[in-house]
Amino acid sequence: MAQKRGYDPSQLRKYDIPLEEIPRLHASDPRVDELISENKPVVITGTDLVSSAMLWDLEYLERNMGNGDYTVFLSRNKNFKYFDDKKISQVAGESKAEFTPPTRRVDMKLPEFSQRLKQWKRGEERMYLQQALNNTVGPSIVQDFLNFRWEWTNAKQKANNWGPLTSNLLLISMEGNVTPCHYDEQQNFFAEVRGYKRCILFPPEQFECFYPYPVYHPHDRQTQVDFDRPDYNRFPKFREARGQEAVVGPGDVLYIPIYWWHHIESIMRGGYTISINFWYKAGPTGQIVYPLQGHQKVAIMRNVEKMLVEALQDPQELGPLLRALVLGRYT
Ligand SMILES: CC1(C)c2ccccc2-c2ccc(C[C@@H](CC(=O)O)C(=O)C(=O)O)cc21
Ligand SMILES: [Zn+2]
Repeated sequence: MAQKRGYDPSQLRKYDIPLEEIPRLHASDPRVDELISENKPVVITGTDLVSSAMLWDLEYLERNMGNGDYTVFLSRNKNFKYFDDKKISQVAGESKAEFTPPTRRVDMKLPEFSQRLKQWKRGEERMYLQQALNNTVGPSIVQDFLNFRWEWTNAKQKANNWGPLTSNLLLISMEGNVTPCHYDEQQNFFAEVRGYKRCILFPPEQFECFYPYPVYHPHDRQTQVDFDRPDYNRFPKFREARGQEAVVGPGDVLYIPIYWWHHIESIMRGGYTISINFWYKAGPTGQIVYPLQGHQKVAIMRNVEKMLVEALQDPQELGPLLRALVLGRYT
């Protein structure tokens, strides 16, 4: 029944993708460590990782987040597609004009964000607050942050030989917002504080199903496929995508392994959501073992693209050269 889950399936968007369930295990279950060590996703319950933040809601944050400016992304539709504005200059000549960022970034005080969220009307720009948790966010928030269960996540970081924690993002999303499918080059403990987020993950081995933008493109690491209206003529292998799904709620931690594709949506009619992610750099490569794993081939392809763009200078020459290299020779 819906009460047990806290949401109703009608609050999840419909996609033409076969989905299986991501395992949901208690922190004390030894299979949790097995899955993390195998770079496989798992929803971990009962970690208390961010229990000190469970009292966070907009009112509490307004009172305690100080008067600082926070990064808010605005979008004319439900999608919040990451883009790297440092790469806009690299988009080849004429298409620079073509690249119109789908979202724009503004600085906003928290009371204003809270006000605009409460008064939001259909048709208005959607908002997504994304702010690195640091010492500018006010003393009691810093206290809550210091009271995260660091020994739990530090132990996982150590046991799996991950690199250093690079950042914790505080994420406050409006209901219905979608972060389109992309991968990150970091290990991620994704902690849900308030509301429900539906996450669809795909392993790096399915790289060929997602046709990511070129590495030099502002949308590097994002799929070109529109999940709502997939263009199967341009992206035929998208039909072969097979997803793993989890809906995370307050207190849940989803392990999103490095290089795994993930689509994340704040469920519709579920109110605003609050999440905190813990991004860790990859650990040292260590001994290379053959056959190579999917994520290692993704890293190799990224390096080849970067080297070729550097060598050719004009990204438009990259396609013809790669086709000359492969067609009729390696096909
Ligand atoms: C969409 C948004 C706000 C954004 C805009 C511009 C640049 C970066 C980002 C960015 C980065 C991370 C997230 C959190 C999460 C997705 C989610 O929870 O929605 C996720 O993908 C992860 O934790 O890896 C969300 C965003
Ligand atoms: Zn991500």
